Amino acid sequence: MNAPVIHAQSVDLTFQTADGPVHALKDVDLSIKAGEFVSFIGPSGCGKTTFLRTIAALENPTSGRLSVNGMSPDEARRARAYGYVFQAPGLYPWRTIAGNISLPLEIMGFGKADRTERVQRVLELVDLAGFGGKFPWQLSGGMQQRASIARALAFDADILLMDEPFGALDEIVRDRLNEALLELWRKTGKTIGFVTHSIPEAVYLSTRIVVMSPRPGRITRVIDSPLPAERPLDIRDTPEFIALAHEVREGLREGHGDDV
Ligand SMILES: Nc1ncnc2c1ncn2[C@@H]1O[C@H](COP(=O)(O)OP(=O)(O)OP(=O)(O)O)[C@@H](O)[C@H]1O
Repeated sequence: MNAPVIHAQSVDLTFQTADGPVHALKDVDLSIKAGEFVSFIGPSGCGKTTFLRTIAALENPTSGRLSVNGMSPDEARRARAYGYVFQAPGLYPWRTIAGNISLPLEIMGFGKADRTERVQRVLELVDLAGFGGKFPWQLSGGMQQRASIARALAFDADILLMDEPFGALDEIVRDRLNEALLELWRKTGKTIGFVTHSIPEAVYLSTRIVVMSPRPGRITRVIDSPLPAERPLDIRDTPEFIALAHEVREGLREGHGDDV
């Protein structure tokens, strides 16, 4: 009970490039427990995406240890331990929304009846019931991103890794999706790792906020949120929220003032 779902110990990653080595992650230590909502925030190039990709076995650490559900990231990938949501929805235009959500399930060998039931369930979870037969271009950007979240949820992994999923959306849509994601997290109890550039988004969503700084990319602060799980949008006007946002901003300044 309460064993970490994601456990990083002294994770280092250096990319070898034509211009010389890029030290993307340095001494990253972090434990994430089941059911936590952990956001990664920091200026461009601090290694947020690289760390998420390392958890997802899309990059390999140069040194250090990393486990996901007690397995190596590669074993966890094969065990389908997580769903991954990219910044762009990445839906195939020639497939319907239901067809897009179903695609990974087809590749994984789920039967037709099971696929139909799962697609329906996740469409409801992201509030897109009734849109399964539409094509991506018939949906707004926010709805497309919800469809891509549904696709990541369809095989029911306990972990959801999200790389700036709402970065390209306008603020009103982003607010609505933030509310919807929080609701989904409360309903499903999933463990979520979430990359963002936005202080209010990180503060609104997270149970813990990991502040990172660049050159080399490292964790400079880990902040526990005192906010309750139930968070209406207007919680952002409360003194607790404002104080937490201030603490995150201080953490960002401390790490790398001028870039934030
Ligand atoms: N495949 C790669 N090869 C070489 N360098 C890379 C590669 N991927 C990332 N980097 C470098 O590693 C560093 C960390 O990049 P990363 O994308 O993780 O940062 P980030 O914090 O997610 O930035 P952003 O907020 O702009 O997405 C950057 O200096 C980046 O240029």
